[in-house]
Amino acid sequence: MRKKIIAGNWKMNKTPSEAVALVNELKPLVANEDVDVVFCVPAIDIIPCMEAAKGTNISIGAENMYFEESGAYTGEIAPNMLTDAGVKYVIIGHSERREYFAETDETVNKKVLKAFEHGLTPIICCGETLTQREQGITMDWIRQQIKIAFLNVTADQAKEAVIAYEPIWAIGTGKTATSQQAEEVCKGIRDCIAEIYDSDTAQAIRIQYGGSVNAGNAAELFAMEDIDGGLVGGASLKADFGKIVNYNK
Ligand SMILES: O=C(CO)COP(=O)(O)O
Repeated sequence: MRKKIIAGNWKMNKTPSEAVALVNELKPLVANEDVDVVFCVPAIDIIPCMEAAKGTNISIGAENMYFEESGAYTGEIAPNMLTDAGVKYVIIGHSERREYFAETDETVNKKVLKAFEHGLTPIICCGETLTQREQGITMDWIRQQIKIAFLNVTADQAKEAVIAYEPIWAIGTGKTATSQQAEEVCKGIRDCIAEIYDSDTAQAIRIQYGGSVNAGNAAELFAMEDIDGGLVGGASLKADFGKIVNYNK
């Protein structure tokens, strides 16, 4: 049985002092030992949030990292900077990074390989646009994203990875995918992993759904066979995130 993983993606929100205040507000609300709880926060907030989350069930994660060890890459964050700060999870390939910051399937693959090299667990994002869905090429598109992201990743590494299926048309729009739509794609992703590796790996990997997850739809989504939790944007910045984490109570 796969343990659920529910991660907040704070995106570009919360100053360090606001971030500490939010961790302190949420920590009594997100105590659920049945779930891996992750707050992925802006780089500048990682260390103060790590301190504030000490002794709780909350893992503090990153929203991005670069694929080189160090060097002349102004503004970037190296993987060893994250591990030195105690980070375990890092979001890679979010659609907003693909849209605004020239992230590609190829750079996602480089970052995934580098993350594993440093013992980090990547949360690898994929998802289609509304046009691609309307054209009926959703799975073609996502299978391509998955196959490139996992190039040269071993089966043992893949078993530890997390994939986040986030239909772009559902991100920040309030238009959540139906649980049937989300399950269909997450099952398709799991089938793709089985093709790349084997059924054991496909059954072990955890697949989240993201895109307007809220306290009202989390339980139905997370009950689906191939959905192992969520990657939550806007709702993770509010006390309601506790209801999402405690979806099973
Ligand atoms: O992008 C997302 C999480 O990574 C989803 O954001 P929303 O939950 O605000 O739709």
